[in-house]
Amino acid sequence: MTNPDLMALLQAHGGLSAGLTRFRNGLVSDGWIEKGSLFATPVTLDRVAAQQARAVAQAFPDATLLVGAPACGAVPASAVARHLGCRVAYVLLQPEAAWHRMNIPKPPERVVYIDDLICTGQDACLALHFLRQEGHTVLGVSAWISRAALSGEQLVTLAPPPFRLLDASELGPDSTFEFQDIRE
Ligand SMILES: O=C(O)c1cc(=O)[nH]c(=O)n1[C@@H]1O[C@H](COP(=O)(O)O)[C@@H](O)[C@H]1O
Repeated sequence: MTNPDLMALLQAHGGLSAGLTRFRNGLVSDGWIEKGSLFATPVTLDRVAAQQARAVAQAFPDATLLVGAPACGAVPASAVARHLGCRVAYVLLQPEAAWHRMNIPKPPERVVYIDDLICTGQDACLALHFLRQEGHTVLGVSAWISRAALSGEQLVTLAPPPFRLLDASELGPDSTFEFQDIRE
């Protein structure tokens, strides 16, 4: 079966909403992605996982462990690991970074951190810091799309962000938000 790429799937499943958007974290954008449009149907999500698995295999052929953070990173991490036949572990980020007890990997593993959508990059940075503190080698990060650059890290994405963040100077006094309180 052919694997339609991420953007085509988001488009086909109504996951791309153009329009002035205020995120829950205060950032403003000219649109937003509803990833739930893909998460809701595991068969569809798996097509993205196949694409992400190919990207991980190409960029990080020596990876021994994939890591994702609940809630939204753990699902793709597991799906990608299934395609690659490798192991997976989950890092909890709240109230502080820690392994989920299901798998506490013994260092040193060569780890790729897996995510869906990275916005500010705060969670990814927390997770990478934890992984290094735990004695693992972080090879890099694989995400569907990232709005943040994650400086100093090898970040591999499936597509560039379809919407851009706007700064205050780009908003007029009468700007009206089409979407409010959004968490991608
Ligand atoms: O995992 C989450 O809690 C989560 C829920 C949600 O509704 N939206 C969402 O983006 N996330 C996660 O939050 C992280 C992105 O937030 P930043 O830390 O701002 O980059 C990613 O790990 C997402 O998977």
